[in-house]
Amino acid sequence: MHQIDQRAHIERVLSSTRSDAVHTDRIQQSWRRCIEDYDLDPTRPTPAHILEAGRLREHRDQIEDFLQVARTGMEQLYKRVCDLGYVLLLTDARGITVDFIGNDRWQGELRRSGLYLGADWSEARAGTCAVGTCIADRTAMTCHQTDHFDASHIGLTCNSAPLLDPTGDFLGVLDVSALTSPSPKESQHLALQLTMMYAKMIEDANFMHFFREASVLRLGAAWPMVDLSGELMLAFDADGVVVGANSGARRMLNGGGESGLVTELVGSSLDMIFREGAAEVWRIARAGVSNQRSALTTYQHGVFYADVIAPRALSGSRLATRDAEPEVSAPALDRLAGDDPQMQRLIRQAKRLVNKSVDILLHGETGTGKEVVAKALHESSERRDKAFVAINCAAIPESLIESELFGYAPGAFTGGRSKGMRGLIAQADGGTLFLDEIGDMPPHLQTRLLRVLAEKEITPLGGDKPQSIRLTVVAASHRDLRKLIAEGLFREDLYYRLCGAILYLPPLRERQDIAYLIDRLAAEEAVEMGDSASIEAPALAALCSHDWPGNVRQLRNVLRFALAVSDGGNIHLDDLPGELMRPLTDVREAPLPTRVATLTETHEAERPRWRDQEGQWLLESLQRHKWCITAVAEELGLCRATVYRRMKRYGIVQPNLQ
Ligand SMILES: Nc1ncnc2c1ncn2[C@@H]1O[C@H](COP(=O)(O)OP(=O)(O)OP(=O)(O)O)[C@@H](O)[C@H]1O
Repeated sequence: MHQIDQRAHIERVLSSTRSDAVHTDRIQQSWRRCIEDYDLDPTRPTPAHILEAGRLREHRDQIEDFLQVARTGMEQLYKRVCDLGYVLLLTDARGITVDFIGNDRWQGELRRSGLYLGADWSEARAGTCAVGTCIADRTAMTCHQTDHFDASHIGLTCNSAPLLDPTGDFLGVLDVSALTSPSPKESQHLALQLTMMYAKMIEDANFMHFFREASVLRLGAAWPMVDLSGELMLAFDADGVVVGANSGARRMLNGGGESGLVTELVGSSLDMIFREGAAEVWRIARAGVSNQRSALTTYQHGVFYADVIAPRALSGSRLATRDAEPEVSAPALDRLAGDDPQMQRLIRQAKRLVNKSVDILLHGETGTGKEVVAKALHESSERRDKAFVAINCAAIPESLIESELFGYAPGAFTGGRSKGMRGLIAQADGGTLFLDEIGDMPPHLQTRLLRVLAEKEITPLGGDKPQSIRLTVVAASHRDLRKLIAEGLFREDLYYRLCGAILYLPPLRERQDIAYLIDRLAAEEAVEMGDSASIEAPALAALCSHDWPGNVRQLRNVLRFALAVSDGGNIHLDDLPGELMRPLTDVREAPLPTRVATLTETHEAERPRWRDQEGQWLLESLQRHKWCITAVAEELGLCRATVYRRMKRYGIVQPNLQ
């Protein structure tokens, strides 16, 4: 945007807000709020404010379930608007962008403009804008170019619609924005209508999810529309009392009812709302959704076509949203983590996905356990008896990957296996195909894979007969696929095909259940060695406080090494590789492990708290046992040689030997 335009804009904002005129226009009212309430200065354009990852996660965590429901709607909307240059933002009630879909080709520019994950679009921070002003007015709007308060935003065009939660509280904003657009504001009319339409769809999906255990009455003025999505929706309980109403129903039916009795819909009986009474609603519910048209007459707003959706958590029937079903029992997934909140959330999400025909993308640094999660998903699913086929796209030479994946027909190559070969994709038929390091798949194979996923058919190299297959794909990458898309190295359409759901694996340094993992991995490694494992407190503290750049894989390797050099599986600080054996004082400062599970059970209760002096404790034990090393070793669960080594380390010398 030219500086001259910015200057003219600032002048316009200043003169409009200086005048005493009472503004009825929403934009000008907002400009005034920016100056009078938020102390914003139009002469100082401010760059976009993007929250750092930790704070963004706090915002996302608060509406975790809603984010999943909304994502589905956003992906559908994005398909409709991406070719027109729009990007999508979902903000929470405070204006923080908690989800975002956009074309990574313009990533730099989008980030600078604030059309980005984590951007703060509250009016107080960003001035008049579609999100902030929609939050202030609770009404859908277009904020087009110079409608913005801040001169740095006057190139943007943004359409927003409010999102309410199932109880009618304000939840956030759906926003459809573009970096550039034609000058007339009317050019945004359709984009605004789409934004409002999808906001309603997302709200309604969230409503259905929230009231999945209640019956839901859907009402509409036109019969086919009722079946697609009720304009008005009422959730009601077994007594025929309304327990929830979507925004359409609240708008239309509140204050209605018999003699205007319904002042508050929620809590009212269906008898008070419909002339036919609750009995007719129950009859419609029993009839099920059929072609037979049913209607209900409200006391004040006429007749509506109606159908009733049975409680889905009980009936397990249709229209379940992605995470609307009760959790399955999945020990393989439960075993993945202790009480780490990020991992627990991942496990919850994974359990909801196991038997859905949804392809899953796993993101996480190397060694965080992506393959382990993929296997656990497979083992927890109904496909567990079929094959789990893992392919590391980075490990197969490019010249072989195509035949490995797709196989080849008999006689396709001279020599070699002239009988042909069944490819890995075909081997995964009915089971799970795990595509590790998907970001490394060569572009021409991405195109072939996309075709296989779309057509559910595979044709081996040199073959002419396609073979139909049932595939569930779990793909994984430690690389930023969106960045690869921006660089033209990964197909965007394949990305959207694969990410039916995205699960993020936290790096080990962020996990709060490291003691659980140490316990589990040490036990597994010890079994491999035909031994049992126990870990001394200083060693455990050193393990817990390490940074683990190589994540769980590195932790496993360290434990394997320590067990191999340990004295009968009892891991001492000295048994750890050099980089973990920091000076004792450092280790002492390390936070206490939440659980010291692998310590020798018989002595665990008697062990000192970690912050106490281990040397002091050893000294007390020696004094108590009158310097009988065998008795001390027995009490501490150590061998005699270790007691002597410890005495040496802490400079403890028997008095009569001093
Ligand atoms: N939750 C876990 N429980 C037990 N072991 C785990 C867990 N996560 C990872 N591991 C172990 O860590 C090692 C690495 O795991 P995995 O191969 O699944 O990681 P990855 O993220 O797929 O790595 P890469 O990106 O290098 O392919 C394996 O030895 C695995 O057994």
